[in-house]
Amino acid sequence: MRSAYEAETVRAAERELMARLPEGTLMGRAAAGLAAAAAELLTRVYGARVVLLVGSGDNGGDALYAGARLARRGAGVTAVLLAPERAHPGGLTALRRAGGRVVRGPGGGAAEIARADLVLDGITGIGGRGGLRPEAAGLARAARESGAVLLAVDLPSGVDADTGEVPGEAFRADATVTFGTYKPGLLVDPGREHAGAVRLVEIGLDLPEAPAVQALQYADVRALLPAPSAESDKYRRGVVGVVAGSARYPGAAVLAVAGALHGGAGAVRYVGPAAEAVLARFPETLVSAGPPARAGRVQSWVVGPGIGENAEAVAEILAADVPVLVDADGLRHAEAAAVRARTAPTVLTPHAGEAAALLGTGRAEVESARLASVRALADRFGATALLKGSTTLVAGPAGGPVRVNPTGTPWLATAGSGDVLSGLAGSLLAAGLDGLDAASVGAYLHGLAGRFAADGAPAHAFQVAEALGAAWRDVRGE
Ligand SMILES: NC(=O)C1=CN([C@@H]2O[C@H](COP(=O)(O)OP(=O)(O)OC[C@H]3O[C@@H](n4cnc5c(N)ncnc54)[C@H](OP(=O)(O)O)[C@@H]3O)[C@@H](O)[C@H]2O)[C@@H](O)CC1
Ligand SMILES: [K+]
Repeated sequence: MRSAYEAETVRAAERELMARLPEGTLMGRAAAGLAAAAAELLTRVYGARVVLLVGSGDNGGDALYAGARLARRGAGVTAVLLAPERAHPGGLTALRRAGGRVVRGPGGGAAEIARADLVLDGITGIGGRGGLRPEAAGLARAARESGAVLLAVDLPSGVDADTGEVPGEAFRADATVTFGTYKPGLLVDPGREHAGAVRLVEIGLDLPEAPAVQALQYADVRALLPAPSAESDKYRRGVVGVVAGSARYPGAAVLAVAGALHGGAGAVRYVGPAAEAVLARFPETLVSAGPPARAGRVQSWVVGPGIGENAEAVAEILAADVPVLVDADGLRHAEAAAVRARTAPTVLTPHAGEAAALLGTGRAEVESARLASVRALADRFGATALLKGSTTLVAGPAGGPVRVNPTGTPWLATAGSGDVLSGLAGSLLAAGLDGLDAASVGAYLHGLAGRFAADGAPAHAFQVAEALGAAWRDVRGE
């Protein structure tokens, strides 16, 4: 599991550790890791032109000490100081002793930045507040225009460490070296896309059990995947019921069933007006025409994709005492009170627009505050909320760490791909995973399948469903 902690937690762990170590040890560890990463990016350190953008806090101190290390290895290092009187004194002395140059920014340093091979962003780290101030923003722009490799120290300046929000201008890095732990802002968009490739440098922090944000890794997903045993029958593996599609949109039903068939349940029941289209593609589906309550036994329901105005079906499904996943059209008909009243798990899977409607806000507000939005949804509905997007987020009903999906790909932004995810995650619910696990494992497999299906070229939703088998095998290491 990859874990990310908020700035306050990091500071508390830092205080605790610093009390036991000689002064400067932590910054020394940070700077050593940073310099090593910088050297790798440069390939040849001797003779390389390195510029440090140095703010007034310890983030600038890290940059200065790392710059000193690079200068000792023969790099030409120039520090541009945003607040010359407040720049880290120890770091400045170290850099000067190593032969580095210091210029007063933000006016100075333009020529050095333009000719740089590598720029280190030490403007702000976890102490930054709001977007970059105008002087700092000017330097960040100059760095971007220079064509140098851009390396952020701890966090791209201007990105909110705790949320990934980017309230104004921010540094856009090719890579980020972060210290002690990941920060939520490095994993959640729009912060994540400012960070580039992230490398973690351990500095020995002792962190609490529950992080703010976590990302499943292969081994976590492998451990969570349902595996049939010798005595499994279809009910033990789980039966998932799918209420999707309409005369107008039969395709949504086919895609949701395709996802469900790949989710590990023992059987899929389909209820709705698209039975013919579903059977034509998947003869193994158990179809019925009556109301969901008479469809036979299921261990979970998926309701919503392509159902249009069928609010009745949603109300009926929400009244069932099995896990329920509500997606797409179904979300418009899901009353918060009805969802809250349920005792079995509920999973809601909106994209940003649908989440905005559920929260009574705008799409842009959801996109710019994804972490807060997914938490608010889970809280308001007392349910697991999965917010789709470039970094899909999953929040559980009881608070706790939010899961961010690491396998997403822009290729997944294609019509019908969400229908596949709803069937898949619903099937994982039927197989016995709880809401948070079903949604986050579903998102993980779905992202992998999207990558496999696309493989560098556009893929459509049905291909994503078909690639789910390969995603399972990949995760299981087969
Ligand atoms: N914790 C740890 O374990 C370790 C932490 N370490 C390092 O320390 C870093 C945290 O250092 P920190 O606390 O000194 O804060 P930091 O991020 O440098 O920024 C504060 C300064 O920025 C300024 N400023 C604020 N907003 C701004 C804006 N929008 N635009 C422009 N400027 C802005 C603000 O100025 P002021 O508001 O005071 O005028 C203030 O002076 C951490 O990220 C890591 O790199 C490592 O060395 C090892 C272990
Ligand atoms: K930074």
